[in-house]
Amino acid sequence: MTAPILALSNLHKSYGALKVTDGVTLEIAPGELHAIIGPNGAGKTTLISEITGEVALDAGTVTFAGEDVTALPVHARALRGLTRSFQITQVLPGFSVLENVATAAQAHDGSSFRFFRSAGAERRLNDTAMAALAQVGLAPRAGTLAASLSHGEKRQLEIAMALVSEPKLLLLDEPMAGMGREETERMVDLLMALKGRYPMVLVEHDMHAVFRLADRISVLVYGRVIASGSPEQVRAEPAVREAYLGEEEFA
Ligand SMILES: Nc1ncnc2c1ncn2[C@@H]1O[C@H](COP(=O)(O)OP(=O)(O)OP(=O)(O)O)[C@@H](O)[C@H]1O
Repeated sequence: MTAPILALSNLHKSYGALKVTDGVTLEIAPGELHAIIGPNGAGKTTLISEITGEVALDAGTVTFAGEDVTALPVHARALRGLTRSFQITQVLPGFSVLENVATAAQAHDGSSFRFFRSAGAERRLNDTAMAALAQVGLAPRAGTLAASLSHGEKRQLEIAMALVSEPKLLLLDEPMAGMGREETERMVDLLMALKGRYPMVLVEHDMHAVFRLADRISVLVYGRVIASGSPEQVRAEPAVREAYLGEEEFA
């Protein structure tokens, strides 16, 4: 078997008496789109934050691209290509779509504090930004102010900003949240197009989207993985049906 891009081993985290992560062990294969689903409060967002380093673990190890990153801070993990998108919105509303992505590319380049940049360097940043915008279908909106984008387009922009950081793994926390049917469809198409090129961990409540996109699904309930496998395996798992009792996707 190929080495996993991400391996979580026996993660534990409690807030007082509340165990939000209770012995989570999970491997993400290179190129895989792995969805994490579970009822509200199951600990999905906390798990993503443990992977990025925003939440410190009580116990367990996070291994990324073969390296134990458990003790590394957020920025050191980000520099290695562990990239989170969504819920941390860094879009600057008063800047154009292109400027937002170019700024993200520049920050990744580490040249944010350089006063004088050559025209060549500027062009390279813009080219990188335009390529990312093309990947997410926002190239025609490059000159538009970010503030005037629709909700769905802002989410697309955030993906473009994540892409210029040269991710080795994309962590997506509820990218479809607050979207209508049409916007959700567009996001599914976008993630489908990125699938295989970037391994992804996707936390999402929209089950139609999850079941269309995921190679594998893990189900988190009270901080524990109660099932993990292909969409078909997970759908057939009695414990999952029980956790989602009454919800149409598992009826
Ligand atoms: N910093 C914190 N201090 C105390 N409790 C916390 C903290 N962060 C999260 N929790 C609790 O941990 C549990 C898991 O929260 P988390 O946001 O990870 O769940 P989730 O599965 O992402 O939920 P949702 O699907 O509603 O977004 C919740 O009960 C939440 O109230």
